[in-house]
Amino acid sequence: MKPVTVLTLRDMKRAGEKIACLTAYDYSFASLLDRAGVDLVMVGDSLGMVVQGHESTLPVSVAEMTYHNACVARGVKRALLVVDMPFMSYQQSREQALATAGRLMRRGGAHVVKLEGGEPMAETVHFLVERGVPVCAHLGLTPQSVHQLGGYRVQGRGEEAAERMRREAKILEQAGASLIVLEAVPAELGAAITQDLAIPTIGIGAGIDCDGQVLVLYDMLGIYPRPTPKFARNFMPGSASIEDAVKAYVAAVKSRAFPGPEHTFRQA
Ligand SMILES: Nc1nc(=O)c2c([nH]1)NC[C@@H]1CN(c3ccc(C(=O)N[C@@H](CCC(=O)O)C(=O)O)cc3)CN21
Ligand SMILES: CC(C)C(=O)C(=O)O
Ligand SMILES: [Mg+2]
Repeated sequence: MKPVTVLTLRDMKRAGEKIACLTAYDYSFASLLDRAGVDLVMVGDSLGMVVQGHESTLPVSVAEMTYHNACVARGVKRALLVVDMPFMSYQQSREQALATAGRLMRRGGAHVVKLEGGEPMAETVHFLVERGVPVCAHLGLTPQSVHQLGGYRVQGRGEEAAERMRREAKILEQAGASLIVLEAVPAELGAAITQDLAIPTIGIGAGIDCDGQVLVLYDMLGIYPRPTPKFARNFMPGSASIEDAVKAYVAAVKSRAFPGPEHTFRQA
């Protein structure tokens, strides 16, 4: 049972093996995901919505992310552990980002920190990477900007927006990002960015051609009480247990059975 690293994921991309990711927020689920073969466990700031019941991810604090990350870290033996830096814990300056990343890695046990944003974040990505902090970037629908985006909407539709996102993805890779999450973008754009980059892309509503897929755990278990995005699939029907559902998700990602056309946005 070799632990997954950022280099493993790069090799998986090169070999065409799909990367299966899910979010987790506590020890028991993290342990179950790790056993079920999930490659990458993400402690998402989505916890503000699915664990805390807020209307957005904005209220989540660094202390809360550190606490949940530490709980998850005790359950993860094999998977790569990625943590979200929450709203306004990294945007102020590269020094602020480094301090937040240090806390999440030292006290939370994260392997990689994730931040939202394109070209304006490239300098911060470079600053962290040069100081030994692996970074996952996040483009497309960036939920911390929900009030600027005017809601949870598909991003990168139209040639101009698509070209801009391709350019930003390349800039983030050049800045040293190890991974990039693409959220709610047309499948054509997810495919183009995946081809453009040597680092793996992890899609959530970004089409079948991304190097990996991620879902919010409670969406794929069908227990989030609010409406879920179109790209989410509930894996509980037909599964005998939660562990079975997670195994079915991993198998569906690896075999390219998920996402299907019904979970996919198109350019036109
Ligand atoms: N439970 C949960 N699951 C998530 O995936 C998730 C959260 N919460 N909270 C933070 C964001 C918000 N998410 C969302 C929500 C909706 C769409 C979405 O695509 N909504 C419409 C399309 C709207 C439009 O483009 O006009 C849809 O068809 O589903 C996408 C991402 C993803 N993230
Ligand atoms: C789903 C992933 C990409 C995320 O950012 C979150 O859960 O907060
Ligand atoms: Mg997030």
